[in-house]
Amino acid sequence: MHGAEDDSEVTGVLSWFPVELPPAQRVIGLFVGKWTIGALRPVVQLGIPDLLAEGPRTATDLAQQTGADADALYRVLRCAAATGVLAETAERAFALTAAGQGLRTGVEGSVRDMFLFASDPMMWRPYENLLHSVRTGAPAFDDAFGETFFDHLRAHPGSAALFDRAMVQNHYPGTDRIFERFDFSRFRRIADVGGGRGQFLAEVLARHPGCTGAVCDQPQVVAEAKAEFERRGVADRATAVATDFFASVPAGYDAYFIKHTLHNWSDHDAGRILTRVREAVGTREDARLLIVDALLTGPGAWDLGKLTDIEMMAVLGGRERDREEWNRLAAAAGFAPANDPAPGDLALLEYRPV
Ligand SMILES: C[S@@+](CC[C@H](N)C(=O)[O-])C[C@H]1O[C@@H](n2cnc3c(N)ncnc32)[C@H](O)[C@@H]1O
Repeated sequence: MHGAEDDSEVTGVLSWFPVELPPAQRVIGLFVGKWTIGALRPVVQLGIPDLLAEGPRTATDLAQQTGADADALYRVLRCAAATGVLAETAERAFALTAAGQGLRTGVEGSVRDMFLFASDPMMWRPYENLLHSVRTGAPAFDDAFGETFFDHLRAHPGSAALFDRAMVQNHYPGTDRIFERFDFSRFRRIADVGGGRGQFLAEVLARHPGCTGAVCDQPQVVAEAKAEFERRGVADRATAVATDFFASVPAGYDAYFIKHTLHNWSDHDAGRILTRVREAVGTREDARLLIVDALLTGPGAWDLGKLTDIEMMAVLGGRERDREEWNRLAAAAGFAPANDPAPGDLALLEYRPV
């Protein structure tokens, strides 16, 4: 391992580029994103992390079981070990690391479906010509596929199911902190607008036995919510409402939670969704809008949101936002800020109706 002494905890690719390299050469470090995602995808597609769940195995053995070419498989496994999700324990034998557990099927905390979604060819295409977005401001996805992302999903059920499964695992760093810090028990009835299969509503209800709620999403998405509610043991307190949130959001809830959804849309479209939420709130002064999304930092500060913002631009024509942008959007729909979270991470922004 190379690098400064305080890098001693850093392993795999992260430790690879010596800090003493001339700055211009360290730019090459940015290329590893393609190499590592590219190599990990077949490893995950072949289910190697699941096959290693019981302990280390040789590349030859794994190739026999998966019907892969032994040499080519060894080389992607060796690359996976270089990323830190596998460890080469003996010559041509591999074990899962703690990080690699995240690529197993059906284990708590797995992000396997998120990985398969993020590395899917559908999600690479917009990046083949991001310049289109930069020149026009329009999503490169629409240019590549001739339709919007959500129209594409509606026409391709396999891709839609992949997306919905990935969203069930949509636990970016910061999500748990939000659930731990925010007191959802202030509310009896919670609506999760654009809540996918109800994964986060289920989480809130499981943590707060006094709450009931509804997940409001497209019909084909909420059709899967019942199973998620049953899996989490909250089916008696949760309902699924099929809706187009540009047309209407159900009335009668104390809190309207909307997570990782407004960033999918331009200010114009996000404003339409918030206006529907404001209509649903009506004259209830104590009802609250709870937005969970990135809260961008100012110029020069490190922020993962500044990277995910590009995904929003390329795929959906959406954007990540700073406090001023969120407040402006909320104000236009009739909401005023009711809390002041720190920027630089996922945040829960609370707004009250005005
Ligand atoms: C990025 S996902 C976020 C899902 C979930 N809130 C989470 O945090 O994982 C955005 C959600 O918006 C939903 N959505 C998109 N268009 C919609 C529409 N017109 N009406 C209702 N929901 C919609 C999608 O089906 C999807 O579940």
